[in-house]
Amino acid sequence: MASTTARLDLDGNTINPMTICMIGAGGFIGSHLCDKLMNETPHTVLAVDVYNDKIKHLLEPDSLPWAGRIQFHRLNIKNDSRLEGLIKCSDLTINLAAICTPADYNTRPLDTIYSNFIDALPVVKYCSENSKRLIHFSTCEVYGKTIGSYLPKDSPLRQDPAYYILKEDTSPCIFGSVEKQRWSYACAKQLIERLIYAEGAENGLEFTIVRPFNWIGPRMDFIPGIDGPSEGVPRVLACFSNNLLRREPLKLVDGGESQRTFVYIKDAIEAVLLMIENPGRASGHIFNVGNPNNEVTVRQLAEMMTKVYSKVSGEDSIETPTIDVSSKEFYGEGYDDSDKRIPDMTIINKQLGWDPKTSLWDLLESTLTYQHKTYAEAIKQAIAKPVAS
Ligand SMILES: NC(=O)c1ccc[n+]([C@@H]2O[C@H](COP(=O)([O-])OP(=O)(O)OC[C@H]3O[C@@H](n4cnc5c(N)ncnc54)[C@H](O)[C@@H]3O)[C@@H](O)[C@H]2O)c1
Ligand SMILES: O=C(O)[C@H]1O[C@H](OP(=O)(O)OP(=O)(O)OC[C@H]2O[C@@H](n3ccc(=O)[nH]c3=O)[C@H](O)[C@@H]2O)[C@H](O)[C@@H](O)[C@@H]1O
Repeated sequence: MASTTARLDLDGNTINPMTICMIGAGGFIGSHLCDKLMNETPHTVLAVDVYNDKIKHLLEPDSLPWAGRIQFHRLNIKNDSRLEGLIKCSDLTINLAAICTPADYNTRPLDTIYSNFIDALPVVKYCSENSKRLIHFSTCEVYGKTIGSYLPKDSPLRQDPAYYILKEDTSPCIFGSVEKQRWSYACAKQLIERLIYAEGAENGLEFTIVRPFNWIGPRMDFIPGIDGPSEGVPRVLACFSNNLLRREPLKLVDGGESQRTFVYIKDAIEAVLLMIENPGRASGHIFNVGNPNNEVTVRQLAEMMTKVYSKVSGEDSIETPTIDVSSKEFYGEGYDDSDKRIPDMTIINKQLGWDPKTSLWDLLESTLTYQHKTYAEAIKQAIAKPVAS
C-alpha cells in the first residue's frame, strides 16, 4: 500500500502525487507498471488500452485500497478524440502501445509501421503542444545487428566489446535490406525516436525514451489456444512456456544461435519508476534498460527453461527437448534477426543509479512457477477435449 510518509526523489526533494496517462496500460509492461504505481506510490493512473484483462485485478472491486487512483479508458488511439483530453489533464504521458511481436513484423508490416510510427504521432503532438512530459517506449531493436556481425567469423575483433556493446549515444542502427521486413518495427521505432528527439530540440518537448532489452516475466504475451489465438506466435518466453506446458519440443529458430540478455520485469519496472519520479535526471535522455549479466544463446535459454520447468512442475523433461526449425518455416519470408544484444549501462547508472538484480535462473524460476500455476490445468483440459469437427 502507498506509504503516508513523504517520498523523496534521488535529490532529496518531495515527490508530489501526479496524474499519469498510460497508453497501452493493459499490456505486459503496463500491467506491472500499474501494479507498482498502485502498491507503492500515491500517483493516479488514467489507463488507456483496448483490453484490460491483465489489470482487472487492479480495477475491481471498488473496495481496493487504490480505488479512485486508477481509471480504465477503453479506447483505440488510432481514432479516438478523447485521447487529447486525457493527455491534457495529466502531468505525464507514458506511451507503451505498439505491435511488438516479431511474428507480425514480416507478415503484417503495414500494421506494424502504422502502430509503431503513425499511431504514436498524435501522442507526441499533443504532449508537445500542451507542454506535457512524455516517456516513450522504444526498443533495443533500434540497434539492429552488431557491427561485429559483419566481420569474418574468425576475426578476433568479434571478441572486442567495441564491436558489440550497444551504447545509446554512439552505436549505429544497422538494419537488413528493405526486403527483410523484420526491420519494419525497428525502423518505425527509430523514426518515432528521431521525431521525439527533434520535438525536444526544436519545440522544447520534455521527453524520455526507453529502450527495453528483452524484459520478461509473468503476464508476457499469451499461451496460444488458451488466452490467445491457437495459430498466434508470441515472443520467445511464451513460445517456450507453451511448448513446456504441452510437453512438446522447444523450437530453435535457425539453430538458436542468436544471443539475448534477459531482464526481470520487476527489476526493469524499478528503472521506469525512477524515470517517472526524477524528471530532472531523466528528461532529454535515451535509456537502455536491460541486464548485461544475463546473456545466453536462445539454445541455452531453451535448456535452462527446460531444467527450471522440470523443477517447478515436478515433471521429467521429454526425451527430445528441442528441435531445429528454419526461420522461413517458423516466421515466413522476410524474417531476419538481431545477432547479439548487450546494453551499455553507463547512462542509466549515472543518471538514475539503477542496476538490475535478478539472475536469469531466478527470474525463470518465478516466471515458470507463474506459468505452471496459471496454465497447466487449462492446457490439460484443452488437450483432453476432442477437436470439434
Ligand atoms: N517487453 C519487452 O521486453 C519490450 C522490449 C522492447 C520494447 N518494448 C516496447 O514496450 C512497449 C510495451 O510492450 P509490452 O511488452 O508491454 O507489449 P504488449 O503487447 O503486452 O502491450 C502493448 C499494449 O498496447 C495496447 N495497444 C496497442 N495498440 C493500441 C491502440 N491503437 N490503442 C490502444 N491500445 C493499444 C495493446 O492492447 C497492449 O495491451 C511497446 O512499445 C514495445 O515495443 C517491449
Ligand atoms: O524484447 C525486446 O527487447 C525486443 O525484442 C523482441 O525481439 P526478439 O528478442 O527477437 O523476440 P523474441 O520473440 O523474444 O525472440 C528471441 C529469439 O528467440 C528466437 N525464437 C523465438 C521463438 C521460438 O519459439 N523459438 C526461437 O528460437 C527468435 O528467432 C529470436 O532469435 C521484440 O521485437 C520486441 O518485443 C522487443 O522490442
